[in-house]
Amino acid sequence: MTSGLSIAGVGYRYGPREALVDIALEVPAGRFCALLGPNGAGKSTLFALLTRLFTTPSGRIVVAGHDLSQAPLAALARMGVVFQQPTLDADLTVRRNLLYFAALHGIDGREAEKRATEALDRLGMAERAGEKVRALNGGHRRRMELARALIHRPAVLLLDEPTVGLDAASRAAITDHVHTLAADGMAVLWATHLTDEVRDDDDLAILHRGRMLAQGRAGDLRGDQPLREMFLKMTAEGAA
Ligand SMILES: Nc1ncnc2c1ncn2[C@@H]1O[C@H](COP(=O)(O)OP(=O)(O)OP(=O)(O)O)[C@@H](O)[C@H]1O
Repeated sequence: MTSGLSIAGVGYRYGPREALVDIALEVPAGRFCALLGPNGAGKSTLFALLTRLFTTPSGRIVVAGHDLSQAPLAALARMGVVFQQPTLDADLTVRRNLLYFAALHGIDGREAEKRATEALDRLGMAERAGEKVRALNGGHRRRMELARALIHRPAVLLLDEPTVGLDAASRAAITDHVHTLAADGMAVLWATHLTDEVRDDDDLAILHRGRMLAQGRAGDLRGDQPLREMFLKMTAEGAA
């Protein structure tokens, strides 16, 4: 039983096309795990399985001790997700969006107000609480997506390419913040195709054409070569 995320023997196919084959991954509480894969590796399919958009015909997914197929509500209640696509209502204010998502998790009244204020403070967004999401720049919208995903205090945080379209400063702010969340005890799975988002101390899982090619501490896996070089070699056409 783990308080983080545990994936074992998970597979998925779209008709005859195998999108994921026998995937196993452990993300313990307090760890940041980068799921690195080129386009088409299967990252989005894995996220669809983790969030129960799809159900897996094989294998087991456990979120904070809850089996996703046997106890989906308990498992999903312990999970926060930052999707690739925006999930905020652009016509509502920043604060109203957070209160709305809190209500979806059964949190309302003073507790919801408190959590929204906390989330906005933590992400440096307090003075924007009354603005409509439509008025925010891309970096602030991403921070809001993150605040939304954290409102119910999940044990496991999933992020699907959360820095797409952001400038360097916004990318760094989000990446740093999520590392802090992991250091504070959350289990984080961060899907990306960008090697420069991975730190040596992170756990790293490399996914390519639906298979796990390598797993371990990022610094150990790359050895003396830059991660980018190793990743490109490993996932080059014809490789593996
Ligand atoms: N609805 C679908 N029908 C058939 N094949 C699909 C479908 N969705 C994805 N695939 C295929 O499954 C494989 C994995 O796709 P997936 O979208 O999970 O990869 P990804 O790593 O998220 O890539 P990207 O970064 O481009 O989103 C790819 O070969 C893709 O073409």
